[in-house]
Amino acid sequence: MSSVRTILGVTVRTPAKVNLELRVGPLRDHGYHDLSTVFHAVDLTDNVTVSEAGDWGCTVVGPYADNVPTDASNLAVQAARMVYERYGFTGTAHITIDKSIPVAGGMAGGSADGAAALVGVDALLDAGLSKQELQSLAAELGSDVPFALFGGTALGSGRGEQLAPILTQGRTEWVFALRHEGLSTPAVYAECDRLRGTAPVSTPEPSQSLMAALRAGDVHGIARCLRNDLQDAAFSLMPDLEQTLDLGLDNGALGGIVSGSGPTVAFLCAGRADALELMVVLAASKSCDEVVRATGPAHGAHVVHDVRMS
Ligand SMILES: C[C@@](CO)(OP(=O)(O)O)[C@H](O)COP(=O)(O)OP(=O)(O)OC[C@H]1O[C@@H](n2ccc(N)nc2=O)[C@H](O)[C@@H]1O
Ligand SMILES: Nc1ncnc2c1ncn2[C@@H]1O[C@H](COP(=O)(O)OP(=O)(O)O)[C@@H](O)[C@H]1O
Repeated sequence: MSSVRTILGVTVRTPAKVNLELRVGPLRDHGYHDLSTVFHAVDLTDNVTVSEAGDWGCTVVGPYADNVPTDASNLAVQAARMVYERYGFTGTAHITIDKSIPVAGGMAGGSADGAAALVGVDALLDAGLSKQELQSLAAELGSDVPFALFGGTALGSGRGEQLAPILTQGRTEWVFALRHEGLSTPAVYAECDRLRGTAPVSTPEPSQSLMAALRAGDVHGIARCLRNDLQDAAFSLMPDLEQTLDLGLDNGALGGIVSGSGPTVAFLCAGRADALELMVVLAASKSCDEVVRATGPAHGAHVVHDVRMS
């Protein structure tokens, strides 16, 4: 009888995010700023496959593969190793990332892959980790990682890792104006501090108008409430972004905002037709390197294939 070695692999789909609101409070002694943020997951996704392997390894494929590290600094590798080590599993795994989330764009693609690897390893090893255990490992990996597990729309506080779900109705239509050159998250926070100087910074609180608009599915209301306290810092480091934002607002977007620490500029549109028209204008303008469309809210990291490869 021929014996065929079966390799187990689990594929997890994981979403990008846009911060509908990002209020940045004071810098604390631990090096992070207090935040009040409304995370919104969109269906621009990476697929992360975790497979049994003889050694640790990572392969990245897809449109944005070039800018992603494949060594131990990759957040998905860190996440996978963390589960093996913390829970005493022997063995090693190979991570394959099919990357469709822009890199260093303020859309938390690395965090999304970290969350996906946690879910993938949990399934592969049949580890049975609770939601709380996964959330706690995620928070150790990075401030944005817990939200990628959560998905949907959620209020983030602390450094962004403490989450509460927000009730929403309806769907959102987005156009994202991308840049090939990324912005470093720590550099943007540091620029925000520099611009603020010594002025006192108040404790950040969520906007009740945004909560009401989300509850009602009022896309015009959501558009009016978009706010990002890191936007001026992103403009300061990459001044062209302001023109990209103005161009979108002049061409049919209901609202626009720099996504997280940038440099992606996110435009909220009334519907699909408006989104497609805006994509054409932005692509023709050369005020960005690439334009993509997505809708929200999207699911958090979840298993899409339980693959058996022989
Ligand atoms: C700005 C945001 C908005 O959602 O997203 P991105 O634009 O990066 O996607 C996040 O706050 C990014 O979260 P994340 O990318 O997970 O950051 P971490 O790895 O935890 O921290 C990287 C660095 O960012 C700064 N940082 C991060 C979070 C926070 N609340 N205050 C901070 O000052 C710190 O300098 C920290 O060393
Ligand atoms: N799996 C990953 N995917 C993308 N970037 C990663 C990954 N793991 C580590 N990184 C590093 O994280 C940095 C930030 O990437 P990313 O999470 O895409 O952006 P942002 O922090 O702007 O949301 C990248 O420049 C890269 O060096």
